[in-house]
Amino acid sequence: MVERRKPIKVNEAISRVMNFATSGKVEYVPIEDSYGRFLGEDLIADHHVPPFDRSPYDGFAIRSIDTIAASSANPIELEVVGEIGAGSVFEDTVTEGQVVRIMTGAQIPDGCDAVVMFEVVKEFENDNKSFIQLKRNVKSGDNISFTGEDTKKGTSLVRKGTFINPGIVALLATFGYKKVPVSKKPKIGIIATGSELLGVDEPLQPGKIRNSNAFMVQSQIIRAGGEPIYFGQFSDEFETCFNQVANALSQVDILITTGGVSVGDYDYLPEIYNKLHANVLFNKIGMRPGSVTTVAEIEGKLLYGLSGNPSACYVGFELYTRPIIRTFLHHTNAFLKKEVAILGSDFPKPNPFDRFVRGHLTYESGRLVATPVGLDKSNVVSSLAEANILIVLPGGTRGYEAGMEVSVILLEDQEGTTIEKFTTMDVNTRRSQRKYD
Ligand SMILES: Nc1nc2c(c(=O)[nH]1)N[C@H]1C(S)=C(S)[C@@H](COP(=O)(O)OP(=O)(O)OC[C@H]3O[C@@H](n4cnc5c(N)ncnc54)[C@H](O)[C@@H]3O)O[C@H]1N2
Ligand code: MOO
Ligand SMILES: [Mg+2]
Repeated sequence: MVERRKPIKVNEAISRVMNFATSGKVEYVPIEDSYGRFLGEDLIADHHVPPFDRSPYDGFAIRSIDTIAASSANPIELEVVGEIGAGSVFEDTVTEGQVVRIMTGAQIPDGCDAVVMFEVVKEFENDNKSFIQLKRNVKSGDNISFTGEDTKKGTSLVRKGTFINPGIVALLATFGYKKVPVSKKPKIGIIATGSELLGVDEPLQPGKIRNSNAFMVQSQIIRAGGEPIYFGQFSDEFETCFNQVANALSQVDILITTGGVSVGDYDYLPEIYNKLHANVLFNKIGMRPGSVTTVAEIEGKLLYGLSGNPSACYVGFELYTRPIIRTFLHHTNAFLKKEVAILGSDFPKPNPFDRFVRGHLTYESGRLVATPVGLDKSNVVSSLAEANILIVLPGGTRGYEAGMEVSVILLEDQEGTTIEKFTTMDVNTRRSQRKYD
């Protein structure tokens, strides 16, 4: 007699998994390797930026007080007493009637309080001395980049757990981080199951297909910020499979298997969980695809039994594994961001389960449009290539029409959100009220 599994709600499955979320340690990497990692501690400015008053132009540093009387009818003449490029410092104090030739980025000399650009002065020589002629007056502070105007010492600039983008790399360099504290990546093992699976380099054979899930999940892990470790494919023999899982589990923070999790004769995972005395959090979710997604726990370590069907495997990972990875990385917004979009084409098939339809999001005249891509079956692989969103269609008795408002989950977003509820009633209620042409 086949086992009857009781489906639980998506939000309930997420919260059961999140009960086992842990945060990882912090390690140091060279700044060159920090892009794409997650910051391991708050980044606080330990000095002003810029650290000194500096010139934003190539020109002359002057004393504004000397220019009070200057006008086109009354040009004034000032003596050039020195020249500094960026990185050099004028050692003396500039006094009445003097200016210093200064380049962009150079520190404003003592005594000066403004800069005039080359373009607004006339330069001339007299008696082997250099002078400028100026026909306008200048206010104190004109053309100066002031100390701390970019950021002040003590400002908290980036929070621990933030995804390090190129702008953050620039800040890290500004504040002298040759080595950057980053969240250690969780090590995530992958085992593919199924005697029908061929290696990517093998020619097709009758009844067999190439193993795509293992490589798909590896890249999903990388996109989420984890470190994948591929342990290869299951053998056909139960004891060997059990040992493979137990051995892999001892080497990783999280273990993912794909396939073999349903009720088939060769679906070994349920029996393996049993033999491992694992605490199975759930083995059926009211969702499509991915209803068979199973998560078990042993001594706080999570084992994901993702479906063998590619689309189901993909969705199961994004909903239940990704937030655990992000939490491990100290990212405070562990969940994928949700937006409201307009459904781009009809989705007539009603379903009692919540659906996560692979879709493509576009911007059309200021509106977000979510269009389902490819065949909506859990065993398809081709729809995944174009998907940049999952369109959330809550279960019910009716289908959905183009123009309705729907929730979408943004797959490529790095910001995330703290909100874990991917399926909510708000869209359900709204869909009956608003429809766009
Ligand atoms: N009697 C029932 N049968 C099935 C049920 C059910 O409730 N009762 N659930 C169906 C659903 S829903 C899904 S989803 C699948 C889940 O199957 P498994 O997770 O056990 O996965 P497998 O049986 O191993 O394989 C399913 C399918 O996926 C292909 N596959 C497997 N691994 C890979 C891989 N690495 N790369 C590409 N494709 C893979 C495999 O060849 C099968 O076609 O069960 C339904 N059955
Ligand atoms: O787990 Mo299945 O994906 O619902 O078709
Ligand atoms: Mg199966």
